[in-house]
Amino acid sequence: MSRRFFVGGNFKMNLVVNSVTSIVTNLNTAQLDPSTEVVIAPPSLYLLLVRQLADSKIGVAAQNVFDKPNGAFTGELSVEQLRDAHIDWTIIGHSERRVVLKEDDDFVARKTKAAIDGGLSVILCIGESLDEREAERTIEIVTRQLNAVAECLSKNQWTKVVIAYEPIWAIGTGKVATTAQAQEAHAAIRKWLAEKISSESAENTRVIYGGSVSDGNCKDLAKQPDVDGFLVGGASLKPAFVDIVNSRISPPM
Ligand SMILES: O=C(CO)COP(=O)(O)O
Repeated sequence: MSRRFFVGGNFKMNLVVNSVTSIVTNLNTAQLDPSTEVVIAPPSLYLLLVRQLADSKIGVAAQNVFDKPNGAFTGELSVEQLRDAHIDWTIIGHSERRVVLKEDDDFVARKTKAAIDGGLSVILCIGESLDEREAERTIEIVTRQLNAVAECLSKNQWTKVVIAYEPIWAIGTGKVATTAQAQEAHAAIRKWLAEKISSESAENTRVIYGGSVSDGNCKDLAKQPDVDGFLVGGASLKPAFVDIVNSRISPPM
């Protein structure tokens, strides 16, 4: 399989200078599976610090970016500003922004386009609520979220996107999707890529899982053929993150 395994750590609105420094310092010295791409997303206040502290093999992502190039947009960061700070990635469309900050599909799509046009790679988050899953609307919802982005991007830009399937009911709840639930959703997303974008993007675009990933459940999830990695919240703040990065290698005897 040609897709490189990807593990992202979304620190969300956690940590202060001391704790972010010790997490990054620990990651720098940890033995990380070199075949896994590791990207960490600290709060925006610490992006410069983390980029300076982190080993060059660790990527750094913003948790969000705005769709306009500059101007009177209090509190926002532009793609150019991230690039200027040597930040190569951004998360877009996290459910906490969709739900709490009322970001809709079109806004998420515009931001994804601005980010990729400006040279960033994007971790695009999609996923259904518990009500939607119970109504068996999972595929409909993620397809709607993806279609909005597909209207903005050209087909060859999908290789710059990592799709993070994060069922809202699994985020921060300790209620992880079963391996079968994750594989089913990921396979549907890959089918969507093949049908709507191209066979090349179905082959190369990574689809990662997020939602209560831990050192205890990551190995089984990582064995699923369409799970290309993880987006980790709570466990990315703990030593367990290293085990999740290394989920495809056996522990030393
Ligand atoms: O939202 C997430 C990653 O973006 C997942 O969070 P948890 O791993 O804390 O459930």
